[in-house]
Amino acid sequence: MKNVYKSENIHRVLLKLSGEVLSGKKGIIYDETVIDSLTDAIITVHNQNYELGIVLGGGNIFRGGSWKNKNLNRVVLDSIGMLATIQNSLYMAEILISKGIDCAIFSTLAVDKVVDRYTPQLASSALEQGKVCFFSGGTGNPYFTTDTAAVLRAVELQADIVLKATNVDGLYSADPKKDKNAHFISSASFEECLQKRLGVMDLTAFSLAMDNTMPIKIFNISQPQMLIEALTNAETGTYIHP
Ligand SMILES: Nc1ncnc2c1ncn2[C@@H]1O[C@H](COP(=O)(O)OP(=O)(O)OP(=O)(O)O)[C@@H](O)[C@H]1O
Ligand SMILES: O=c1ccn([C@@H]2O[C@H](COP(=O)(O)O)[C@@H](O)[C@H]2O)c(=O)[nH]1
Repeated sequence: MKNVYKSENIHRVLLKLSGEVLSGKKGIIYDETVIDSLTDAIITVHNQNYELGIVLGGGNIFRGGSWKNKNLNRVVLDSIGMLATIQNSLYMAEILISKGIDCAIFSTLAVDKVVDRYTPQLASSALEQGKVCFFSGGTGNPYFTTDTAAVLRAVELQADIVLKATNVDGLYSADPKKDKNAHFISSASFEECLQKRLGVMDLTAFSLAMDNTMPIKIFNISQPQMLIEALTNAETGTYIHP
């Protein structure tokens, strides 16, 4: 059944981590304690032989679309946001490398002295070699988000699932931070999410996933050990299916 999460079918995983997760509760760019636990959680997944690609957001450094000064050029602001995702990927990969994990960092934007340019062929081969791969620079285009970049990379690299790590337990009937009557939804179809405009992910990301039958699992990363839990336990988080 396509609407039931089956962990045994999962091998190649695309993890989307919001940039803000890296800040922890301190509101600084990088909370070392949080990043230490997050990288340990990533290593646990890696050690269980999953192929792991990671798209990091940039919200701990800069978000173009919500920048307060609307007189500035959105395209430039979005470039700053995309560059922020490269910085986050470099930092997270460096911590993983210091813990003995082989990583590859790719970027959709040319920053050639710093990271390799993304191509699906290079990325797929690095995943097959067991490297933890970071896909930075978002989609490489303004007016998009890293949620959409995560789904795009997952589709292109034929991942089995997008795991979206966030700060709520999964999908709710309304934003749980704004509506105290919002109830948790354990599984939903893409159509339902789009029709009801459920805002845990942007609609572009949802529709790209729907058009390409790419399932998504949304889960809470406030406790980093939930990462392996979300992968292996059907009951954890929300499964969004075709
Ligand atoms: N129906 C909904 N179910 C669950 N969360 C929702 C819903 N609608 C809105 N949200 C909000 O979506 C947020 C999760 O999205 P996400 O983790 O992408 O945050 P973000 O601030 O957009 O980060 P980033 O853009 O860096 O990925 C939650 O904090 C929650 O408040
Ligand atoms: O494809 C993309 C992805 C991101 N951006 C810009 O980067 C920031 C940070 O990404 P988040 O997904 O919000 O964490 C985003 O606000 C955009 O300004 C982009 O332009 N294109």
